[in-house]
Amino acid sequence: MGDNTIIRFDGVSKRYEDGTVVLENIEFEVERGKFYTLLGPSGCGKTTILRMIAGFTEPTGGSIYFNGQVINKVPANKRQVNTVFQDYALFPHLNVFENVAFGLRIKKMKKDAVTAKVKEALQFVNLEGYEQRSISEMSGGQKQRVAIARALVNEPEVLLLDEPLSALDLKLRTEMQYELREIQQRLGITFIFVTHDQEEALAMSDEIFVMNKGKIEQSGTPNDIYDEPINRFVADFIGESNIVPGRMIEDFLVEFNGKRFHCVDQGLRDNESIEVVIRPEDLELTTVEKGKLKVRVDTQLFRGVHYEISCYDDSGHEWLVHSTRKADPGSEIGLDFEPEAIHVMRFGESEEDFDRRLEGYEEGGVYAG
Ligand SMILES: Nc1ncnc2c1ncn2[C@@H]1O[C@H](COP(=O)(O)OP(=O)(O)OP(=O)(O)O)[C@@H](O)[C@H]1O
Repeated sequence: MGDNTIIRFDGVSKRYEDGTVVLENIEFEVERGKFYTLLGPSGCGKTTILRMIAGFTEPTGGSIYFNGQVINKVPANKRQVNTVFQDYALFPHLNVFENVAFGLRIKKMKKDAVTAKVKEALQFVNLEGYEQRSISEMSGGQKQRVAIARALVNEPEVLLLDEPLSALDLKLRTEMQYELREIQQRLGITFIFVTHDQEEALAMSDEIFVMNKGKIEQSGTPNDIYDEPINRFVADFIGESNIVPGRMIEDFLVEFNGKRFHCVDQGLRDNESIEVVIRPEDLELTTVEKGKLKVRVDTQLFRGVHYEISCYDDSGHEWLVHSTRKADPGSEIGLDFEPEAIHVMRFGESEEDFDRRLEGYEEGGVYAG
């Protein structure tokens, strides 16, 4: 475990009394001062992980370490952790000041110190002057900030945020994404953020854990996960993807759509069945003659920054293209792509093997043309 590690999950699992297994053998490390996101569909176990870190629920197997100590049985109020909940869980009958002061009063902190700390926390989230306002007079974004101030006033080492932006409209949500990221960087403490929104996760995080059905499918930086998804689930969950079945002929040569293409992948078995991912923005529109794939344009939607073009190949497989150029529905066109745009995914590959394989690419050089 590195010096900078603050939290470690070692083979953690959670089984409820009714037999439901919610988490299975979860392993990860969280470093001090970084922004982490747990990303996955509803019910995959994200909140359960947060609740375990906060001390609201205990694992049924494995150990949770905090600063090197096992904390499985440490009560919530003895942990250096605070949570910002989805519905903020503010006290509606108390004003802003008293909401933020609540934790300090419980700790029996002196009055002057409480006033100073609350003031500082409210300044931090740009709410100075709102002390006497009632919670019911605050907007969604302001309530959000009160909830953050209330958590920060306790000076936690780790702040847990459970879908804190989901109640906000799109514009405010985007603003708060910037603000949260900025608060985290100014404070330099660890944030663990839960969301099922992939764009939010990509925009805010240093590290993302992509979860599915009680397991972590892949962990890495937003770039790693977007550019090199480990499997179909991750490729599909993180943005739109074209995923087709294929075969690895040999190192640097892959077959799909009945044709062979140069790629940068190596270290797989010759003739191994695989799946290929190509991101819509990595496909270029060209003429049928110049294209590596021949497709017929079906629909075209204007998305502001690009057109989203849906095409079909001869076998009826859909290809999505993001392009700043237009394509006429009904026309036959070609699609071109670079060898680097092809990402080869093995079936059932573990994260360890996957990481090792990709490291090999960097060391072993790439297909040279
Ligand atoms: N007390 C309980 N007894 C049995 N099953 C439970 C209990 N609490 C939660 N679960 C189940 O655990 C699974 C994971 O729940 P969890 O809240 O961690 O998921 P999540 O990924 O946070 O989902 P969401 O995004 O919807 O909040 C769900 O299938 C849920 O039904």
